[in-house]
Amino acid sequence: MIELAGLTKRYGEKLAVDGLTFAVRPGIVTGFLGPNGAGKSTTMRMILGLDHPTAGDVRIDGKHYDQLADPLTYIGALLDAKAVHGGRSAYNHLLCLAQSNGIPKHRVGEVLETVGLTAVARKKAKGFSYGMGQRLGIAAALLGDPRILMFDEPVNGLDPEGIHWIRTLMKSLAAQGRTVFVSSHLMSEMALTADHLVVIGQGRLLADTAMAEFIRQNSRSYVRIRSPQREGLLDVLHEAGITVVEAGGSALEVDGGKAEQIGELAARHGIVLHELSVQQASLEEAFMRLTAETVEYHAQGGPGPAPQDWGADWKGM
Ligand SMILES: Nc1ncnc2c1ncn2[C@@H]1O[C@H](COP(=O)(O)OP(=O)(O)OP(=O)(O)O)[C@@H](O)[C@H]1O
Repeated sequence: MIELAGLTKRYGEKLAVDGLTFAVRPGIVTGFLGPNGAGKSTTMRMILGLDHPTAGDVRIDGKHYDQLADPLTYIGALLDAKAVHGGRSAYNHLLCLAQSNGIPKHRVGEVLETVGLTAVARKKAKGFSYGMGQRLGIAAALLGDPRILMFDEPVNGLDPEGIHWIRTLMKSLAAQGRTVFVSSHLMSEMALTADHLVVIGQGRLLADTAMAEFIRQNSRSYVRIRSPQREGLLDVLHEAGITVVEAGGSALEVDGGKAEQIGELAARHGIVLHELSVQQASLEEAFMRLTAETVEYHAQGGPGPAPQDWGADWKGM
């Protein structure tokens, strides 16, 4: 378990992490989400004792990182896959790590096997592709057989096969009862991987919730309708007590899954429909709305959808 209590980091004027309090629990994959610059890497660096908090506290199984006797056997991390001595072979890189951390030599062969690098184990790491570098970084994280694993943006720059492999690996590590904490700025990727979500923006906690709950609250479904007899249709729907919202162009929207009811009403009143489709708002959209106010660097064209209809659950968290 990783526990953060009021964790804060200031770089000069910049408050990179602002009073974060949450726990990362074993047996599940916890996704750590936030837009670029939200403070995810800084938080992870503080968990590993690589940066000192300005205020607050972070503990790994009740201890500070520097109090752990053999840290790699408690927590393994992939922070920067490029942090490898390129002149060394994958095998020698892992062997050096094992020897300097009191980890038995046989673990080197085991983790190379796990990440699928056995065939290239004697090749120099500088000739590795980006994906192979990521796998080597993950092998290093697994070396001490730790109960806690932390990955910073592990799927960045990977091809679909690599992404699928990492997703499966994280789930299996969690299924073994380990604590798995993984950062990303992609909601769509996390929706497929994580059981629990911690969302931050500008260093502050925005949400700490089960993925199923996030999906339940945010995967709004609605019916999109277009008709050349728009006014007639509006009257019919109004009479039936169905609330309609004007969408862009000539389209109308109705919340919930009322497509059959609307189709039958239109038929009964002889109203022609050009479209009657059930739509699902994406989780990516929900994530962007949640974090829109806190995004630091906007692309041209504005910050995207303004935060709206967020329930009280999201505010003041
Ligand atoms: N060493 C540093 N000195 C000054 N400012 C820093 C330093 N490290 C991070 N920051 C600032 O702190 C904020 C949080 O950065 P951080 O890298 O933790 O965000 P992130 O969520 O990991 O972003 P990304 O998804 O882009 O990696 C940013 O505004 C960043 O510019």
